Amino acid sequence: MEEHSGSEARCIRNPPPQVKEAAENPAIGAHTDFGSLSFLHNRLGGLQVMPPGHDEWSFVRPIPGHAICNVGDALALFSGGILQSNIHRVVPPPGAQVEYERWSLVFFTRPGNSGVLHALVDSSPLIAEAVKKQPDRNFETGSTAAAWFARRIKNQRINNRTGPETWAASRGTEHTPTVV
Ligand SMILES: O=C(O)CCC(=O)C(=O)O
Ligand SMILES: [Fe+2]
Repeated sequence: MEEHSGSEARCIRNPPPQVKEAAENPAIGAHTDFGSLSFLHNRLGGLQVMPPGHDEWSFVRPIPGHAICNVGDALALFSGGILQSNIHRVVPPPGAQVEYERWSLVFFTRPGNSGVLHALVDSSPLIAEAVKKQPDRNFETGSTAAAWFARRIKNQRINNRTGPETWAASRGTEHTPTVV
């Protein structure tokens, strides 16, 4: 714990949709998280994931007393793509839950600001092997965590998101072979 990082805790409140048609609209558009691991604490449903290789959304059911853990893009990079960051979004809660306000408490862990994001090939033969097998992907971002997060946050702005499938506009790790 020697330096600052972009780690943050966030408390998110989504009021129930005002009109019925809004029930399909995402409250948080499709994206991958930027950091290492995210820990989500939800009481109501509404979180959906699209796992790699799938083209449909699935609800993630909150389990009382448990957190939902997302792998973020920095961890995907560190691991040479062995761990994948998942695309997810938040829609109004399903069924009768739609009547209620949805609260979510999230803790995002992120690497220290000055660290340069790259695959940890010198720390793990498994990661070195994985990187070798993906010559078309760039795991050497040349970017510090601080610069990387600044760019990702800028790209996440609502103006860049014209629909639920425009998650690519936020430049997550999976929409293109290069991650930089
Ligand atoms: O509210 C949730 O369940 C997820 C929120 C989320 O994905 C985020 O803030 O990055
Ligand atoms: Fe997220």
